[in-house]
Amino acid sequence: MRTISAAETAPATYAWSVHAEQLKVKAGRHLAVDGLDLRMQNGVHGLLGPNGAGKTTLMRALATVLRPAGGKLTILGQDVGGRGNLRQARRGLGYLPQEFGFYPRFTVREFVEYMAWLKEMPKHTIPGAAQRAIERVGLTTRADARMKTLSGGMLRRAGIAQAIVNNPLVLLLDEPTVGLDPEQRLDFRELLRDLAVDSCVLVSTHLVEDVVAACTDVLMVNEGRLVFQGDANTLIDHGGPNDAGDSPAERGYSALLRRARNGGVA
Ligand SMILES: Nc1ncnc2c1ncn2[C@@H]1O[C@H](COP(=O)(O)OP(=O)(O)OP(=O)(O)O)[C@@H](O)[C@H]1O
Repeated sequence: MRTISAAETAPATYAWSVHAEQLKVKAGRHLAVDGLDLRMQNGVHGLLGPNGAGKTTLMRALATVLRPAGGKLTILGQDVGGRGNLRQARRGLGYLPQEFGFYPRFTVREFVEYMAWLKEMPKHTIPGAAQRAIERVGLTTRADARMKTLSGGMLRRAGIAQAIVNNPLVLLLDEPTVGLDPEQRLDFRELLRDLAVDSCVLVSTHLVEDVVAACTDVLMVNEGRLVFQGDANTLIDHGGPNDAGDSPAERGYSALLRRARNGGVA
């Protein structure tokens, strides 16, 4: 059973878990997110887009790692680009970056507990919360193994465990399935569905099939803008027999990308 986090005891007075209006975010000097509008509630949202589209930059802004350069960004009711309470928003956030740092000599349990402590979880709740997070990602038998002894896929799962340890209301996962074997990818889809019952989950990936299988909502970005938001069937409906791809969803993705690159013309 899911425990209640501190963020959840605060009254929810917002319509959207994530609300971006004309959001602009810089990556270095480059305006990588350039006038993006987005609204998300609970559910699994799959974030697609070509290399360099701005997915990681968007994730970093939603995780409050990067401050917006323009527009408005509200997370869990807090205006994180302006005068909102950043700490309160962060308590309700979970984030798996594409690359994450860790002390190689830490065990998985120590790593997850340390991240829980950084998230300012009450001390007495940390061991139990870490244990549950480790179980949910299927790492129970490796809980006391050192991080440096894990395979790439196991490391990714440890990263997911730290992201979910505080039962976040908004969970941001940047390419979480990289390195997972097929069985783990199926288990991960189950976990996503489970998490999304009472949280807003955003998953970036290049695997269009994962999005179709696991996501209730598909988002597509190109050149820093949202060019599509809809369900998987709508994505598929955009594809035609002449579009590139090995599956209906990949053909839908190709068609939408072509349309975006042509300035909205199919
Ligand atoms: N530190 C930086 N300095 C300058 N430009 C950057 C920096 N980081 C990213 N960019 C540029 O910003 C744009 C968006 O990058 P971002 O990493 O957000 O894309 P992405 O959609 O996540 O790509 P990928 O699918 O390859 O991970 C790209 O054109 C990239 O070259």
